[in-house]
Amino acid sequence: MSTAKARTAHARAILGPELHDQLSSTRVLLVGAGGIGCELLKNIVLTGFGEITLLDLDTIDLSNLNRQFLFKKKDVKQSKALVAAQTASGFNPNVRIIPIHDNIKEPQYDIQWFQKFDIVLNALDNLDARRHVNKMCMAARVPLVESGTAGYLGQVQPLLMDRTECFDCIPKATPKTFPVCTIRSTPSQPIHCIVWSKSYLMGQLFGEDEDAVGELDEAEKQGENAQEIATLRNEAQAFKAVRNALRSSSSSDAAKMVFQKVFNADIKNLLVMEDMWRSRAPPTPLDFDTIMNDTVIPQQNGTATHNGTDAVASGSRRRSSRLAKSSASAKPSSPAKTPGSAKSSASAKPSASKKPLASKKPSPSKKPPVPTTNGEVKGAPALKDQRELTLKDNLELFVSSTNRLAARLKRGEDTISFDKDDDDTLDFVTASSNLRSTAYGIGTKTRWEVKEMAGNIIPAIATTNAIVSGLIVLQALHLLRKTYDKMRNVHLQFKPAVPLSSITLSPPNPACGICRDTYALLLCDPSRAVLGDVIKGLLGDDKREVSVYEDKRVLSDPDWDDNNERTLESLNVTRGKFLTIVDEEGDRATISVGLGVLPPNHPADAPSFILPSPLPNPPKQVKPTPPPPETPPRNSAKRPLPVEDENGVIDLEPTPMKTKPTANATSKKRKAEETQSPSKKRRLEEDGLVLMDGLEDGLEDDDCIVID
Ligand SMILES: Nc1ncnc2c1ncn2[C@@H]1O[C@H](COP(=O)(O)OP(=O)(O)OP(=O)(O)O)[C@@H](O)[C@H]1O
Ligand SMILES: [Zn+2]
Repeated sequence: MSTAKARTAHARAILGPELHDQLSSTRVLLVGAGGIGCELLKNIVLTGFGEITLLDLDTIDLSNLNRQFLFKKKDVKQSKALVAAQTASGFNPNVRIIPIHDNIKEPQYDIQWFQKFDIVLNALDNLDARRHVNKMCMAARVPLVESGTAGYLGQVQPLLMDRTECFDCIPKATPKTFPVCTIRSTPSQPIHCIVWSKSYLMGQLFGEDEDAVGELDEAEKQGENAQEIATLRNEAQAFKAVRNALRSSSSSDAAKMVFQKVFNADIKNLLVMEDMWRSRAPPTPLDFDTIMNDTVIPQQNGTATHNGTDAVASGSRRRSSRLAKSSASAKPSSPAKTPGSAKSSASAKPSASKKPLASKKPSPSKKPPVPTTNGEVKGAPALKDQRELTLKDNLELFVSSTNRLAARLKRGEDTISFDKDDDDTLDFVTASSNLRSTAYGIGTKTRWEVKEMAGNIIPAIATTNAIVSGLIVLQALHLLRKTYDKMRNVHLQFKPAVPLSSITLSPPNPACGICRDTYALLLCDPSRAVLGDVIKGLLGDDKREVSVYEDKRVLSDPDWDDNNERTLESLNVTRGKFLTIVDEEGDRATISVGLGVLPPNHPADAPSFILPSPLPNPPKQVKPTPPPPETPPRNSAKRPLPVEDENGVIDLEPTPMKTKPTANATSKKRKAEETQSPSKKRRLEEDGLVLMDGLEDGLEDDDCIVID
């Protein structure tokens, strides 16, 4: 058998010649060339897909190499799409892979662009991009296979407009947010300090020059303590001086200045508000020189107290006595003897209830290392990153990382934000969150733990990606064959006896704001097309009252037509965006009009837009009936036990539906959202004030997979 025949013999035998031949001309878009993307690209090339467009916005990172096997060390910093395409092209000489190094959300990837593909495969890692691709596929009516992995868990879901649920039919678990005051003034857990450091402090020092008052305005509106908000406002204003110091070439003491501001002055300001500390332990301001000179003693719970009355504000003195009382009943652990601790205890003369701060001292909650017979220290961390840091270690790390980041600013970097793979930012977040934790009497974390928590890291497991990628191909084949009844929503679960479960697909959720819209394509020149004309044209003879939106922005409604004479471009409604036309009475479904470009041969003096033909004709909406009882939890004990089929695959019931508000209510809700600044909401979602629920929560849930 020739090499070419041998290469395809198995795939051809399994798929049958008809489907196998079809694959060679099937145009597939693969979005994402990361963990799943690399596996999937290999699979589709070897299955026989012949025309693959591979798109990814990222470059290769060293940390990708353990599982993204299409990349080698020499490829680090190169485009993922380009390198993956190059490597995978070698697996089959008949494949044509078109790599695109770009963000899928760019406007040129509009409805017309998506319509070029027979199928889209998602291998993404974030909700925002997934939702975007879902909407584009619904609008373009292109089948999509959505997928995700989280540790040992995975999910694959085939999606097809009008036939199955779309990605947005079922609301996704909302990320957990922390109240701004918990982050900014009353943290009680290490994660609060980590979020403060990566999302607030880093932004204030190294990010864009914005005064972080928006959040405070919002917090005040929501009834937070006005005096506390006023103090936080002053604190934000005072960042200007340290920001300048970090950027001025003469300031060698900038790190100390930052330290004194955030860990001393700001904390002292908060302590003035005695009311705040009546029911909670007040923080202790830290003093730079005292820590550097090793004259700091920790409280029983790990809180640092300065040995010297002037360094401690009155609030923390009250707390010290309270803590000393409670520690009297606790069994004291013997401090580790190190040169550092000997020095500090000698100079600090701590009282009996206080221990000197020992360098390399394990945190009170952790057992000290135990030497084993072969001389190894059992429980001692093998890696530098897993070492407990003392207060002085943290201060030194804070100074060095602040200096490194300041040097980068001086070398011309405009802004620096947290990136778990950027050592300077990780060091800074580790040190500053630990310093804050110490000031607030919270346990500290190792660099390793901070990386995991700040980076929202769930370990990526190559085998999970490989299994999920195989399942994606199977579901894609069902879509291409149009064997829709065989399609399944498949879950990879942490049950060794039954690793896979499959759910029969649900029809679209009638309340879905994405796949129940009536989509249309408007080819236009936004610099000439005028909003009022476009809407009139799209509605034709239909004279009903409508409101018009772009995303969450209201552009017009029945009582407000100020924008009707304006061009779409002046309203920032351009290629790739959608005009949403909502029926005021809620009688008709919403029309979503995607903007595309006029054909190249469209004469310059011809009309500025080409209407879709036929015009969109949204179906009548069924008025909602009263909402059914709440959907029971997926892992409810009352649910009948699933039964395995002959392949060991479990068939679960389709996901229950949720009801939707009327279009009128939707419209009102959108208007309400509009008034509360959508960009602010988005910013909150994008920055670290928004975190996913604890990893364990996601991983223990049997049927529900957290895809991100
Ligand atoms: N909007 C987008 N446009 C194009 N590609 C995207 C977009 N959002 C995410 N991606 C890509 O999706 C891929 C997801 O892969 P994966 O989950 O393995 O992430 P990773 O960044 O490679 O790994 P890690 O996050 O663990 O470092 C990444 O390569 C990422 O660049
Ligand atoms: Zn939907």
